[in-house]
Amino acid sequence: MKNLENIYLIGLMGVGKTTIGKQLAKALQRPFYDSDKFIEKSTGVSITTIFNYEGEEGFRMREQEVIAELTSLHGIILATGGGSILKAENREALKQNGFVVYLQCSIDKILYRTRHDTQRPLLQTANPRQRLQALLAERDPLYRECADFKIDSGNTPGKIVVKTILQHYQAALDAHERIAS
Ligand SMILES: Nc1ncnc2c1ncn2[C@@H]1O[C@H](COP(=O)(O)OP(=O)(O)OP(=O)(O)O)[C@@H](O)[C@H]1O
Ligand SMILES: O=C(O)C1=C[C@@H](O)[C@@H](O)[C@H](O)C1
Ligand SMILES: [Mg+2]
Repeated sequence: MKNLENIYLIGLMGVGKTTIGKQLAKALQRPFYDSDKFIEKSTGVSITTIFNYEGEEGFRMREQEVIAELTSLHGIILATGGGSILKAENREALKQNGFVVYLQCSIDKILYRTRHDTQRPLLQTANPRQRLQALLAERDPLYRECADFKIDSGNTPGKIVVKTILQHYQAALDAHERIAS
């Protein structure tokens, strides 16, 4: 049976995975991890630098190792990198080991939230809107494949997003317990 002891946040860049993840961790008094930050800490360089030296493929290999490591932990909240669901191995690890929440947000809102950002290499392009549209078209089915719960995080205040996720998480835990007993 699926293990629900962790909560994993998935979704495109700028949807709020890090922001909401930290708040969930605080509410549940659990450790918070961010796979992007974990990679930066363990390599000592920024994600942008990894993309520059090793390309996206090099970054994806590092990301896969980190997702495997972090999904083996117990009782954590994890904000994943926006593209972590691209690898089937990561999707399986996320689906097996936690309650997966897909944060959804319009492209307009993501563009607004990331307008001053230079640390998201995939958005450093002449047409970030087109890039985000292409990423969403490719990834939306993969996010959906993994998700136990989807929520709009674009037009909803963070506090409400957190509260709603907690309610659905508790309901999933209760259902899980009923099936197990
Ligand atoms: N519910 C919300 N309402 C308003 N602003 C928000 C909300 N959630 C996040 N934000 C803002 O949106 C921006 C992006 O959020 P955040 O960094 O958490 O996204 P992310 O999904 O972790 O992005 P990435 O995948 O690039 O790490 C931040 O400036 C954050 O303050
Ligand atoms: O959407 C993506 O592919 C990415 C999202 C960020 O979280 C980082 O993992 C990196 O910038 C790549
Ligand atoms: Mg983040």
